[in-house]
Amino acid sequence: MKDIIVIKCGGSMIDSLSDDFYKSIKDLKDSGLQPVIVHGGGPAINQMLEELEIKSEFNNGLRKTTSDVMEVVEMVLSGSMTNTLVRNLAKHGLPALGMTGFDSSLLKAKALDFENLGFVGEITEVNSDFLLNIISMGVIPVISPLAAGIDGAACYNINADTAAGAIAVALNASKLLFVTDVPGVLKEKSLIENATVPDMMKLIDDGTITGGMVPKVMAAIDSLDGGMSNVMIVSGKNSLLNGEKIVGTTIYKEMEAVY
Ligand SMILES: Nc1ncnc2c1ncn2[C@@H]1O[C@H](COP(=O)(O)OP(=O)(O)O)[C@@H](O)[C@H]1O
Ligand SMILES: CC(=O)N[C@@H](CCC(=O)OP(=O)(O)O)C(=O)O
Repeated sequence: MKDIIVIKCGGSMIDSLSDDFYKSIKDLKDSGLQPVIVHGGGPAINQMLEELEIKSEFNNGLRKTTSDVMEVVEMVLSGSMTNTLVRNLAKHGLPALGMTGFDSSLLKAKALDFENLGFVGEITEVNSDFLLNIISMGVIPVISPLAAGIDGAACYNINADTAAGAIAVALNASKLLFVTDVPGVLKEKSLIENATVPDMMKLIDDGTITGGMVPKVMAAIDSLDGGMSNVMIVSGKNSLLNGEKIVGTTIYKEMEAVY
């Protein structure tokens, strides 16, 4: 099996991912990496909830998911978000297959904290064999962050950064990229190219890293704990590549790995 690259596309970018972004996925695939895509959809879920006048609140970056909210989350994540990516990948010569995390029990989960967060799941298992079979056909899996409940719940809502991290670790991926609407982690508007976990924790503590960047960095740290050697946060506005190098912020566990 070729080296796997897990690419998480944030909801902030799905509709505006550039042609150059898709071309760079083709270049990465042609260079021998096998892409797996996990996507979010936070902004589209917010918009649909607003239109339906369903209240939604976040708790430490996680959406409190009542059963009414879950219906909308499921509809948005497994619908237009996945379809947009699959269609655009096909347009760039990349065959892709959209699936929810509960298809074929790809992701299994239990409630993280039902009292405070409702149907937000904590992943308990990733069906790697299923994904590896799809990958072996040369097809790119495009996965929405929903999971099958192991505790009687039909479906759980998983933060997409967390889902991507768990999938990358389970597949023993060689790369994990979080694609978002900024060039990486910024400090005073400058890109931080390399950083360690303690550097990142300091930037969260001093308020440099806030909002949606916090769950992304925390998912990156969990993936490093799970065995990834480095994790990147990158922009989807341009090509992922500058020459053969992926551009963005690379987070390493240890200082020695940076130098
Ligand atoms: N230090 C930082 N560097 C870069 N972006 C940051 C930082 N702190 C907070 N952010 C915010 O994080 C956002 C990305 O997170 P989010 O909107 O959740 O994206 P996505 O939908 O791609 O997961 C950026 O658009 C930016 O507003
Ligand atoms: C539990 C939880 O918060 N789930 C997220 C799933 C989508 C997501 O994570 O989308 P982004 O990557 O665009 O933020 C949500 O309901 O918004």
